[in-house]
Amino acid sequence: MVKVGIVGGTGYTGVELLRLLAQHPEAEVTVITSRSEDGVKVCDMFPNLRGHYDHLAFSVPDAATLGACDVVFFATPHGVAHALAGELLAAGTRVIDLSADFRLENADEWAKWYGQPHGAPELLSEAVYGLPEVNRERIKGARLIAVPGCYPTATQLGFLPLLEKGLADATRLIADCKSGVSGAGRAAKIGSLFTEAGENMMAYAVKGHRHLPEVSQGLRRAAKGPVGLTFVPHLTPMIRGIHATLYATVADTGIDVQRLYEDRYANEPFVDVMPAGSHPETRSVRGANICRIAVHRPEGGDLVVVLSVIDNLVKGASGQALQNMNILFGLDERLGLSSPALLP
Ligand SMILES: NC(=O)C1=CN([C@@H]2O[C@H](COP(=O)(O)OP(=O)(O)OC[C@H]3O[C@@H](n4cnc5c(N)ncnc54)[C@H](OP(=O)(O)O)[C@@H]3O)[C@@H](O)[C@H]2O)C=CC1
Ligand SMILES: CC(=O)N[C@@H](CCC(=O)OP(=O)(O)O)C(=O)O
Repeated sequence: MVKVGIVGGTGYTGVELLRLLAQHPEAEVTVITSRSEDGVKVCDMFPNLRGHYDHLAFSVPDAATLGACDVVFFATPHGVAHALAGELLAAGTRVIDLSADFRLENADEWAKWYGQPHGAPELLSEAVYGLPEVNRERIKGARLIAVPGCYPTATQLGFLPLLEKGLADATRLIADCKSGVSGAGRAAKIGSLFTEAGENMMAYAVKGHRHLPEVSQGLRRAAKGPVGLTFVPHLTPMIRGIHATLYATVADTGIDVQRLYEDRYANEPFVDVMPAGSHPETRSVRGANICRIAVHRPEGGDLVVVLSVIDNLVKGASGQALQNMNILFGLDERLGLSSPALLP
């Protein structure tokens, strides 16, 4: 059994990890942290988990206790993994970070977008960006994995097939993205109140969202050249879900984009290219570790429109983190991740 620790077990991505790991036959959660709920039993806090973690209680994060785990997930705000990852790696524990702490290669760029100095620049060279559809081989031998953000997962998976083959104008890409409210985390914020977010829709961070450098970094690598991306996120009155509508201009209007996407993701267990003419909706992935993609070529133009849909907490965070753990430990990549989506 893989011994698992979770730092930040009371947040939305932490409890989602618990939900997924409850069905994992080869992993056991041995440590779960929360500073505010120290001593409280997990199943008293989260009744959906009753019958699964009856003896597990939250504890204050402590490097010695966490260092006894085989792997530790950080489901914490930015900066927390910076402070603890080095000590855990030295103890031989693998680290899978769901925050953005190790996603950007450049520490100065991270500091600019996250508004604080990078706390562990010495670890950046060994961090592996945990997008299995791109980095599966590197993930296998990694000690430190940076799990992609939710918008970056949907956006990169949607654009990659076109950019890798040099078929789209990489300097004029548009990502029009919508998120459910759980994407903002569980902490109380005015913008997440039912009265503010319900029956409402709002673009935000239009001048520049912190996921822009992360997505651009991945797309540059795919395109092997400069990238120009306009990325506008929106908050929508859903609990879970990311819906990315992606626009790319193609030079060759004769390419079979449906075939291109089907071939690119043919062997990917968690990317589903929909049949031609389909329209995925966010509820079609709710609770499942799937990125569902539909490709369209509107008549007469040179635009390709890609719809890329994920559950922000599953393929957009905790599911993808678990997918990384499976790859890292040489397990079947689908363990704990094979249940179909909820509907409605
Ligand atoms: N929500 C989403 O859809 C996605 C989130 N992410 C990223 O995953 C991470 C977690 O997000 P989410 O679950 O939404 O966050 P939440 O705000 O819901 O939860 C944060 C958790 O971290 C703990 N925590 C907070 N501060 C510290 C600290 N200084 N030291 C140790 N523990 C701390 C909290 O518990 P306590 O304060 O009791 O210790 C809590 O359990 C974030 O970096 C987020 O950006 C990534 C993809 C998607
Ligand atoms: C709706 C909402 O507020 N979403 C979050 C993104 C959540 C996420 O995935 O971001 P990180 O993992 O990079 O923190 C936001 O826009 O800040």
